[in-house]
Amino acid sequence: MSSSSKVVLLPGDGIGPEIVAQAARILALFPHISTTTHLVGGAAIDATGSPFPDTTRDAVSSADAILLGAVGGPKWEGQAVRPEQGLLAMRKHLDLFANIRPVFFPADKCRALSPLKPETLAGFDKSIVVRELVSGIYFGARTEANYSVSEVEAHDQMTYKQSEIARITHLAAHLALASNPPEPVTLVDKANVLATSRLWRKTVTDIMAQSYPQIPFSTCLVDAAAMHMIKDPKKLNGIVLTENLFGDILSDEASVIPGSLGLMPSASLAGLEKGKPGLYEPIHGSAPDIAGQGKANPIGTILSVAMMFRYSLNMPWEAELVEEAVRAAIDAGTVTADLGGSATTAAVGDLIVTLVEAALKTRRRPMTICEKILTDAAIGLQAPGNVTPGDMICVKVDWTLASELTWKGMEKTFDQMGRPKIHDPKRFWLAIDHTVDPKIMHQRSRRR
Ligand SMILES: NC(=O)C1=CN([C@@H]2O[C@H](COP(=O)(O)OP(=O)(O)OC[C@H]3O[C@@H](n4cnc5c(N)ncnc54)[C@H](O)[C@@H]3O)[C@@H](O)[C@H]2O)C=CC1
Ligand SMILES: CC(C)CC(=O)C(=O)O
Repeated sequence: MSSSSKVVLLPGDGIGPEIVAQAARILALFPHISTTTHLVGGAAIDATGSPFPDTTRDAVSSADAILLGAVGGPKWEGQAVRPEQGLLAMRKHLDLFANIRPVFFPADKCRALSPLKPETLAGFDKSIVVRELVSGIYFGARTEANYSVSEVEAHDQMTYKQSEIARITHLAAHLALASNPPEPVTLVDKANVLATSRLWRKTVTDIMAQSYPQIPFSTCLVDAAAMHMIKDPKKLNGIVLTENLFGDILSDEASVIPGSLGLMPSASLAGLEKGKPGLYEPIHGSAPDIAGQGKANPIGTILSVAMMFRYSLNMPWEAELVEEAVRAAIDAGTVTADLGGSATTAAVGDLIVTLVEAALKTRRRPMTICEKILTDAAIGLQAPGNVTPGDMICVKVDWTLASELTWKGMEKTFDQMGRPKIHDPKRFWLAIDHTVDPKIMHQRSRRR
């Protein structure tokens, strides 16, 4: 868990503000997380004329994570500037090439809420749709229809570069390797028709064979995948790797499995390494048909916060608490109308927030191995048996280890402390040249 985290909230349009309000209450339980709210989509067009104004661009660029509701609605249809362009522009600006959309049962009760028969669901565990998000037909050249000619036509171009396919393949493989044994990876394409799909097929197949032979890998045409998703979803257990448009459609279809589009979270990342802002949003749209009525299911947005905790904020334990609270709320029958309940958006939020708050008060975050070692060596801890990030503690020193990299910092500290003696010179170990770049290791100067 980092010492402080900046989260940008983008409620957007339709039900967006209602569902983000509930998810923001979860974030507010953590004092080290600060939030600011900005405009995107139709709300931003109304206020500024742009669906992705500069102030929002600046805020998301310097955030640790972003939570979005949804954009779009009938109010802006037919206009030259559309709310959806704001979301596309933000994804491109932050290079959020990997959209991770897990399909699972947030509570066992969802198996009974699913319109699919129990025998169809048998064996289905979890699919993770890994959708390429910043290329393909959503970002290709486009010609709008010109209705003044006799044969009206429009055109959307789908282009993929091999490097774009390669980077998301590696990310999908890393997600597969997070499980032991690794999750199977299924590439979904339309290689029997589309040139871009044939490039996907060759690139992904080569990478999987050369770099990840330990991961079970198969391919499936998108039309067949759409059928398996409903008829025999266990065929898509594991990672479903696919391009932008297919991923958008298949993941909405997959929401039928747990029983509602309103349950489905997502993370959009610019890679799995930390340091670049991630965007978290439910997979559904702005649901204008139920906006403003307190009927929207906030769970997809709240589970997106759990994904944020895992992927961007280094808070895996807190993510589990949120997921447990969601499970308990569904098991208690506190659900919105899309899941057959009568609870309002706020009532679902109330229960989940109360459960997370109670868990934070009564349960202790498990310590990392480093924290356990420090706790063991600590003298006079304020909370005996526990250290948390940010604590200043005194420790019994057993061995002092230093290297040319840490020495500079230590020297500064020693200066501030008035150059104390090393407490036991016999138990002091200084490694010099401990990091040598393999590229220069052969050099004579390095071998002194
Ligand atoms: N990421 C985004 O911001 C997205 C925006 N959109 C935009 O949203 C607008 C509406 O699109 P639609 O096709 O109607 O798709 P939609 O996903 O907004 O709604 C489809 C159906 O699911 C229901 N639904 C969606 N979310 C729900 C929730 N949390 N709780 C309960 N029911 C929920 C809606 O009431 C509707 O019946 C369009 O302008 C579209 O472009 C669509 C998809 C994604
Ligand atoms: C509204 C679009 C910009 C995107 C979309 O449909 C989605 O990502 O779910």
